[in-house]
Amino acid sequence: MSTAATIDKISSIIDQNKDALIARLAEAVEIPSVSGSAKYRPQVVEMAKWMAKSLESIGCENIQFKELGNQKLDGQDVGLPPVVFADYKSGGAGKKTLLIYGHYDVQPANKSDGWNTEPFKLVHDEKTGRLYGRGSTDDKGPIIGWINTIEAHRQAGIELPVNLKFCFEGMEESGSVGLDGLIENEIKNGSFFDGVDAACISDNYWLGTKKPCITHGLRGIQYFKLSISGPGADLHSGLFGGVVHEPMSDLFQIMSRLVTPAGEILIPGISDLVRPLTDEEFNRYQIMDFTVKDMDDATGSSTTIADDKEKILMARMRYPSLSLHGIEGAFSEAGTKTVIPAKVIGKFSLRLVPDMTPDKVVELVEKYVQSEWKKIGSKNTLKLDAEPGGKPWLADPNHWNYEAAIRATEKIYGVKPDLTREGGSIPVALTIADILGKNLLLLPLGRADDGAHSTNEKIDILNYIEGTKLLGAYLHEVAAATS
Ligand SMILES: NCC(=O)N[C@@H](Cc1c[nH]cn1)C(=O)O
Ligand SMILES: [Zn+2]
Ligand SMILES: [Zn+2]
Repeated sequence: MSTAATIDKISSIIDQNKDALIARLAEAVEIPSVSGSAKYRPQVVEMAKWMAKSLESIGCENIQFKELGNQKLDGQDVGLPPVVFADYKSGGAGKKTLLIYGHYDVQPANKSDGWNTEPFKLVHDEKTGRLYGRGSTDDKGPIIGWINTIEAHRQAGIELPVNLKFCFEGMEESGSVGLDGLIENEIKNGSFFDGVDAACISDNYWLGTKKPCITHGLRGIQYFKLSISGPGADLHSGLFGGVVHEPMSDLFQIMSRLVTPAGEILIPGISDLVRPLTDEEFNRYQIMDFTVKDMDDATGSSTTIADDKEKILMARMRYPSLSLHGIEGAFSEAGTKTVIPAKVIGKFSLRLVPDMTPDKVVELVEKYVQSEWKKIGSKNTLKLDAEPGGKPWLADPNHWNYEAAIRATEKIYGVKPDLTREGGSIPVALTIADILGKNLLLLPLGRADDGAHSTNEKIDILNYIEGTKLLGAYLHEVAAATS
């Protein structure tokens, strides 16, 4: 059978399976595998077991739970969720082997954050054809896409044209703790990753809502927790306001000196680390199929700092950013409690681009925060903690891996995909590319307006189903491009 006919056959089975594939995603969304909170750790482990069972049901072998030890979280000593390894061995000699990475953990979600539906229940909106639920697009939908496509191959009696090695982690949303060490150890001891020819990750989004893309770069991340404490307990502001240095006022001072409302990072030395822009790179932003409206649709507002396409794209893809995320310990409920919080922890992170490294960024941020703290002259105590960082990643798209993904996208969606860089971070990307030394490709399923990490996260049924077909088509195009 020709590659095109095979892809058509698999695609029609995926269409027939649609309801069952939605039910499979619903099962996964119901497990609240939130990695960032100790209270949900048992559910993250339950999700690892769900993944293992699903991989077994489609014929995967050598399924292993790789334990990573413990971590301190929310003041408790908790076990890290296992990394799930599995092989899908396809018969026949000379086939390429692809490493597929994804994550089965999710960001936190509470209905009270502003969700219209229960976040851990997949809700099918018949009118819009959307599936709402935490993890639907980040990253449960995409990783289940791999399971769906293998199942369709087995039902069609068509052998997979490549071998697959799966690596699914449960800590991606919390800094991928332990994963780099595990991969390095595996490589040193020569086992699971032997024979990998290239890698693919499906864990990012189209630039807009209509046109698919293929991604060859990611920003890195360095997350900080800045704690300021003073009074022995929360105080009455009527009795102690104006009397003591207030941790929250101190924190606001420091946080407001990190970044301007126009997004300019105020930490000296950061911009010197950014690789200069070339004419050739600028041209890539000019030809990207993208409008300011696409960004407005994705944010649900007209709040972009820049008003032209290239500046918006570069802000997302090739420049660093600093975001303020929240304050632990601050009064945040309804009402007018007149408290002076005794201890507050400000959370902020920087997205890193070539040639920034987490170590250098930590050094610059520490130096700057300490010097600003001295200027404030508070008697409170400041402590700055840096979380494990993730480096940026940039790949050469002139490779059969990209050629195959472009062809597969053309087959399924009928358009040539844009070649993009993503503003988000997947800490393991650089490890796969550098330590494994293999070409890595990002093949997104979801759209820009999916609301990953946000309230009302969704995946369109079209993206889930066509995306499942795309993953299958990609495997066949890899075989065609390398034979
Ligand atoms: N889909 C990838 C993703 O969302 N990655 C996270 C990674 C992260 C979260 N906290 C620390 N790293 C991201 O925010 O980019
Ligand atoms: Zn993700
Ligand atoms: Zn995420």
